[in-house]
Amino acid sequence: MKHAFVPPADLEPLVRHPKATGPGQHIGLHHSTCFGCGDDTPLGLHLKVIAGDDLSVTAQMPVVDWMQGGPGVIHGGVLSAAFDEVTGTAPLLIGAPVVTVHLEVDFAKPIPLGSTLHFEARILGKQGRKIYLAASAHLGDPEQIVASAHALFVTIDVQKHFAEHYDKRVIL
Ligand SMILES: CCCCCCCCCC(=O)SCCNC(=O)CCNC(=O)[C@H](O)C(C)(C)COP(=O)(O)OP(=O)(O)OC[C@H]1O[C@@H](n2cnc3c(N)ncnc32)[C@H](O)[C@@H]1OP(=O)(O)O
Repeated sequence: MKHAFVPPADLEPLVRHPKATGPGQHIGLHHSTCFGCGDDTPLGLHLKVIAGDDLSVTAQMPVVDWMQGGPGVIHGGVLSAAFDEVTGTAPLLIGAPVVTVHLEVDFAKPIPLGSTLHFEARILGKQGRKIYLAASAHLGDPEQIVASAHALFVTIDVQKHFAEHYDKRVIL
């Protein structure tokens, strides 16, 4: 797998927050109409991100017909959105709400409709407010990676960050 993104070598190590979601447990929705994780969005990804026992998370996503890009295979933007959600949820394990500032996806193999993607993402470390993550996806055989990603998130004050837009939120 080729990567253009090179995380800094001098990242600060991190530990799980004492109140982080326990291993094997679903990390709760960030809100119910989020395109990535919300239960109430008719065309959302409906991802359920599961905490690992360290600084990692996993998730599964059936590749359904509306996700089609090139005939018979997933659209790259849908796959990128899934990586965004899975990597963006992981920093909650260290108690850090974040937003994406950079996401890079390596598309290694075509991903057929009807398959199920298995995602794994892990926190690599931080530098100030910047949190670096790596992620990968396979279709059932962990030795056969079909896509991978690197992401950079920045911690935010949630209330301040969304204050200007909160009144325009959609409730379905
Ligand atoms: C909350 C629970 C989350 C659950 C899962 C969610 C998954 C989905 C996540 C998303 O899709 S979020 C939506 C897409 N992202 C955004 O809308 C973010 C838009 N960007 C911003 O609002 C601002 O850029 C941001 C608040 C993130 C940062 O602005 P600030 O003024 O607070 O900070 P600053 O610009 O100084 O950046 C902080 C650090 O990040 C670095 N940085 C910012 N953007 C960067 C970039 N694009 N690439 C590399 N580094 C970047 C910046 O250089 C700096 O590094 P240093 O501290 O070392 O100086």
